[in-house]
Amino acid sequence: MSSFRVKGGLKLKGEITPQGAKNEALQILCAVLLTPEKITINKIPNIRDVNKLIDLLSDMGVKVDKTGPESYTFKADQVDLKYLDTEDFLQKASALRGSVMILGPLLARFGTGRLSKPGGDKIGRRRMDTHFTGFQKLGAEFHYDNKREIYHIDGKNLKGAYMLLDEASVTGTANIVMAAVLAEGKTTIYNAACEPYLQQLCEMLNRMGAKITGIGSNLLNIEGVKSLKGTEHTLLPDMIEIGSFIGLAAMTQSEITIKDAQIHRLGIIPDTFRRMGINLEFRGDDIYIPAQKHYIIDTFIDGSILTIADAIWPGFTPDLLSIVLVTATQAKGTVLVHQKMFESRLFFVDKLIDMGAQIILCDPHRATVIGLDRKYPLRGIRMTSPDIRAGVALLIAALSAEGTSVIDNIEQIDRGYQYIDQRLNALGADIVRID
Ligand SMILES: CC(=O)N[C@H]1[C@@H](OP(=O)(O)OP(=O)(O)OC[C@H]2O[C@@H](n3ccc(=O)[nH]c3=O)[C@H](O)[C@@H]2O)O[C@H](CO)[C@@H](O)[C@@H]1O
Ligand SMILES: C=C(OP(=O)(O)O)C(=O)O
Repeated sequence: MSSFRVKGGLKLKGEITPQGAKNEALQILCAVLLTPEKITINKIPNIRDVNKLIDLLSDMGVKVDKTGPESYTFKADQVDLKYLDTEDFLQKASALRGSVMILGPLLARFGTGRLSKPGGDKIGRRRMDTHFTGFQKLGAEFHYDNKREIYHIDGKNLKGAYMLLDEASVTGTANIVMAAVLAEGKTTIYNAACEPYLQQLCEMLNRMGAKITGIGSNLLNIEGVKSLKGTEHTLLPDMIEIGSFIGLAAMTQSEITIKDAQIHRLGIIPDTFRRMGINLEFRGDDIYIPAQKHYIIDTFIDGSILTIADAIWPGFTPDLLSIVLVTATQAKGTVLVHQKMFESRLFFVDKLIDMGAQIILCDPHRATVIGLDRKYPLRGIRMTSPDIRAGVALLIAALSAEGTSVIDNIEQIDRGYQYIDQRLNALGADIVRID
């Protein structure tokens, strides 16, 4: 288990370029299984989850070539289906959440898929019913081996169908779309998730020859095709990294420019940070955040306490609520952070309270943060990172705190943030990785 030793209280300054989006990468990488032709992907971040998925694809027989610092080609012309029955596969696949999205492509192209319970953050129940109900609607058979905790999905001749998803699951929608593109006839998916990750996936599939309409909405129509061809795809900048850098700049009174942010794809994210009183300036496609001594949390129009809650896209992504929460601790004003989707994602607030933050954890889903307006800086402490986004929230807290902090279990952070210590040190931070 590695740790970060972080010297707090330093102001950072400079430019930072966001990595390619982790959650988009996981979908796009799974889609390479849909064609025997070559697929080139650019802006692939060098992070644990993505690297694990690339290794898994390679173990499955996909030819993988690193063609540039952030570019790879993939050719799935000889997928080894027998490998799916090995313990090695089941173990490696369950090491990350994103691996679940190999099921849709495997089913579509080879009529069969296997998976052990996928990993990912332990942030509450993370059911997969939507994925399997969708596959069943396309005519696949689903079987769960309770003893070995393995999901089996089989179905040779998938047929397009109408489906109203029971929830707008991000990975569930991606999985069903990837199964439906090669099914016979028309599939309609209502209550589809429509995050930029999914828009990107659908656009890539269309370039491969798929026929998907309704991209960016919650109603997708898919006309099945017989086969798909190769393409080239470039990942969007990671919107969660961008939000994390905005929070970091505000907390540490730093002047930071986030380069090439593709602002028009960020949805409600910039305005949500603005409601927390953070000044953001759009300069072309860069986001400039000036050093700010004070930032004052807005209230609702009637003067009542602001609530920031997650919602499915185009609502505010749950993956940035931990960042909002930590950023509020040094703002002036009060905010209620309401994490509606996940049950155990706010449990890191005890660490912030230990550091001196004023937070009331109302229940597992809601925390009220009373901003200190920098009257009392947070204190450096030793803490453990429970999940990827809480990990970065704690890193931001440590960078703003008085004294030195140690953050253990930074493998969680490495899951989703590329060279974060080196990139922040280049802006003037003092983060030491202890292995
Ligand atoms: C690898 C990947 O891409 N992971 C992301 C993906 O996870 P993932 O695809 O696993 O998450 P889902 O979208 O399936 O669901 C997230 C949570 O929200 C709940 N839910 C979802 C939709 C809905 O309409 N109502 C509802 O309550 C689900 O029950 C679940 O608890 O999407 C999540 C939600 O944006 C993000 O936090 C994860 O970072
Ligand atoms: C929860 C997340 O990741 P995963 O779904 O991979 O656990 C996340 O990216 O914030």
